Amino acid sequence: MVDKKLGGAGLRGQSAGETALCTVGKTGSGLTYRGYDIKDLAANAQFEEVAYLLLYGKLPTQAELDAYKVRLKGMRKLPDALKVVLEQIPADAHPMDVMRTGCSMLGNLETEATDFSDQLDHIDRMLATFPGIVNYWYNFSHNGIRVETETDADSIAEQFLWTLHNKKPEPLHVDVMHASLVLYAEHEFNASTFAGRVCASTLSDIHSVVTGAIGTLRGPLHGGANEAAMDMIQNWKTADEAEEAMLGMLARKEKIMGFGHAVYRESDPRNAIIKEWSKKLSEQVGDTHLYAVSERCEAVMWREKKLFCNADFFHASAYNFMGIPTKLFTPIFVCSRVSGWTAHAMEQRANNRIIRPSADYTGPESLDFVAIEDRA
Ligand SMILES: CC(=O)SCCNC(=O)CCNC(=O)[C@H](O)C(C)(C)COP(=O)(O)OP(=O)(O)OC[C@H]1O[C@@H](n2cnc3c(N)ncnc32)[C@H](O)[C@@H]1OP(=O)(O)O
Ligand SMILES: O=C([O-])CC(=O)C(=O)O
Repeated sequence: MVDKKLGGAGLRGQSAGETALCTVGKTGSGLTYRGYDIKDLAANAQFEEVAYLLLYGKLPTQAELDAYKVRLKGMRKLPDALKVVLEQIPADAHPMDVMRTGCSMLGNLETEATDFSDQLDHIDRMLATFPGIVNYWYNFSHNGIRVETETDADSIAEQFLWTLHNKKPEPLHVDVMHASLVLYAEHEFNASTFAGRVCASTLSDIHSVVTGAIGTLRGPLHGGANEAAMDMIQNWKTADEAEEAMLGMLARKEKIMGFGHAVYRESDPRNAIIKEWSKKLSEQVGDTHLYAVSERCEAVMWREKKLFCNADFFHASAYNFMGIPTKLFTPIFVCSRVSGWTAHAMEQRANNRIIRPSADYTGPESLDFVAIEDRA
C-alpha cells in the first residue's frame, strides 16, 4: 500500500468543505456518485443518466432520461459568432485552450442571469455543445471541414465520436465512450473542481466557473496525464522495451504520468473498468503491442514503487484504439467533468460562503521603507 503523506503542502487530507455529490477513497479505493458505486454506474448507466444524477439529484426514470436526451440534443447548435472565433484558432493550438476559449465565448454570447435562475439551462447547453466545440475547431483547422454539430447522435458519447470523425460511430466505441464519460464525471474536491468551487463562491457566473476549471484540468498532473501517458507509451514497441525505459525513468526519479493519486492508497477503481474496455478494443483492432506495453508498465510500477494506474493510464490506449488523436484526450475529460464541476457550483451556491483560507507567512518582517532613489 502506498504510504500517503497527509497534511503539509497541497492541503492533502484536509477537509475544505462538504459535498453530497461524491466520495473518493473512503475504503482506500472506493468511488461513489451520490451514494451509487462507480462499478454499477459504469456497467449499467449511460453518461446522461449520471449527469442527470449529479445535476438533478436522482437517477432519472426512463421517461425522464428520454426527455433529458431530447433536451440536450436540441441544444447542440453552435452560435455563428462562436464558430467565427473557433475558426481563428490555429491548428497547432492545444485543444484544451480551444475548450477554454470556446466556453468563455459561449458565456459572452449567452450570459447567465445574475440571480442564477437559468443555471441549469446554461449547464445543459455546455454539456450539449462541448463535443461540437472542440471537434468543429479540430476539423476546421486540421481538415478544412466545417463539421455539422447538429447530428442525429443519440447521446453525448456518440456525439463526440460523430463530430470528430464526421460519421456515425460503431456501437462498441459508443459503449466505451459512455463508460469513459461516466468514469470521468465527478471526483469530489479534485484540483479543477476545487478551482471551480472557489470561483463559484465569489458568486461569479457558471461560464467563469467552468473556464477556470478547464484551465486547471489542463495540467499534466491532473487531466493532462492521459495525453502524457499516450506520448510515453507510443515510444515503445515491446513490453520489454517499455520495462527497460521505465526502469531508467524511475532511476532518474522522473514522474510517470498516469500513475499515483492524491487520495487513493490502494488502487483507483476507475482503472480496472477502463482497462477492461482497452483490452476489448485492443482485440477488436488487432493491436500487437500497445495493450501489452501498457500492462507491463502497470506491473513494473507496482513491483518497483507500489504505484498503481489512475483513471488516465488505460484511457490512453483505449482512446488510441478508437482513432482519437492524442491531443483530444483531455478535452473528452472536459466533456464529462463539466457535469461534476457544475453540480459542485450549484451545491456551493446553495449554501455559500466565500472560500478564503489563510496562509502561513514566510516572508521578511518589519522592513524599513526605502525611498526609490536609495534602492540598490
Ligand atoms: C484524473 C486525475 O487527475 S488522476 C492524476 C493524474 N496525474 C498523473 O497521473 C500524474 C502523475 N502522478 C502524480 O504526479 C502524483 O501521483 C499525483 C499528482 C497524482 C498525486 O500527487 P501526491 O499526492 O503528491 O503523490 P504521493 O504523495 O502519493 O507521492 C508519494 C511519492 O510517490 C512519488 N510518485 C507519485 N506519483 C508518481 C509517479 N506517477 N511517478 C513517479 N513517482 C511518483 C512521489 O514523487 C512521492 O515521492 P517522494 O515522497 O519521494 O516525493
Ligand atoms: O481526485 C483527484 O485528485 C484527481 C482525479 O482523479 C480526478 O479529478 O478525477
